[in-house]
Amino acid sequence: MNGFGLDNLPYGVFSRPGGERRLGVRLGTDVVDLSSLGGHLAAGSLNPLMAAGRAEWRAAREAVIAHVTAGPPLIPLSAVTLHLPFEVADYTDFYSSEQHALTVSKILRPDAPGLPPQWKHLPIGYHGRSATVVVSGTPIRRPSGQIAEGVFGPSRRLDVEAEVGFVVGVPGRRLATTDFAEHVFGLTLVNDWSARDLQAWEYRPLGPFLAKSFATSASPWVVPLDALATVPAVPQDPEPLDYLRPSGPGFDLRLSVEWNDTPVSCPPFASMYWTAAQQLAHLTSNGAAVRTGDLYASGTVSGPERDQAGSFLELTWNGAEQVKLADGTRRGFLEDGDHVRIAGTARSAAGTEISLGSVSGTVIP
Ligand SMILES: O=C(O)/C=C/C(=O)CC(=O)CC(=O)O
Ligand SMILES: [Ca+2]
Ligand SMILES: [Mg+2]
Repeated sequence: MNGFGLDNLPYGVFSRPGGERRLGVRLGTDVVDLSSLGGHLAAGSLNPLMAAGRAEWRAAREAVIAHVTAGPPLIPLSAVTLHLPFEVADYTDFYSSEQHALTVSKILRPDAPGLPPQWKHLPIGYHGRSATVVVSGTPIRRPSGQIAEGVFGPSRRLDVEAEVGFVVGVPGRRLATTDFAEHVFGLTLVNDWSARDLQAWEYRPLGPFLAKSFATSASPWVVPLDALATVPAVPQDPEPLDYLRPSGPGFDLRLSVEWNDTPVSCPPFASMYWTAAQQLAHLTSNGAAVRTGDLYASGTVSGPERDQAGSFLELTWNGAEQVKLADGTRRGFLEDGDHVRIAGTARSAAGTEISLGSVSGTVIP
């Protein structure tokens, strides 16, 4: 079942030529149409189910498992178009991989490397642009922008960021870390495309603005949290403030990044410092609201080894150490026509290995 068996069943939204959007789950290389199950499962988007709350999520998953077990018609993936499975409300991006933050500081700020002083006290993040979150497969047009004083033009340092996105179901504010599983419906793979030259020129002191808002790709599959095993989170020192405790669960997810079909890295999500529960608690700690369809991404997932880098900035040390691809060509940053695919696997609640699907995109001029 290539990681898409009964222990997984991620939700997606599909259509057939000329047909309306329908909710489905992925089984192997097929889709199972859920519309005959009625209720929230007959909608053309995940939002109504996500808003309904955890008891409904569990009842829906049981109904889906019974339906899939009964041998429903299977629709080959090749016969459908996959859409973003939910309407993205707000999009937020965190910066919670200690290894990513440390490596990027060495590359971009060699005069003052190291974590910012607040890094271990709060999960740093910024608000992104939901209107340009696109489904996997959408071509990524190279962004233009200011890249230096007096220079406006196409980015020359176009990059990727391999991330995991968490999708909010139930609205709330001032959420505790222990509220996480009541509010977050599931997770999806994210590529936070980043223009490093726009970023370097624009980002101080307010953070990324146009360098990351031109496109953010998401997988067409949302894996419900109920399908996933949890693991202990990374120990934190110093102990965070009360509103960030307990840390909440970690997840044993392993990402892989392919550049023009050449495997270049395997970022380990289990090494993330701040948990998704802490990110949600922090995001709402000032009274800010989250609502159904909010997407918040983990931040670039990078491990300590070069072949665990979640960005090409790290993989190629800002373009200085090019990687050799399978076709013999070398790369520092993305060229027009390049294709990037980020895939993931996870340990399921049943203890098996399941797939998170993939998120891909091709750069166009
Ligand atoms: O450290 C920096 O100057 C820049 C970091 C990033 O661009 C990463 C970012 O967008 C947040 C993340 O994905 O971790
Ligand atoms: Ca990012
Ligand atoms: Mg983005």
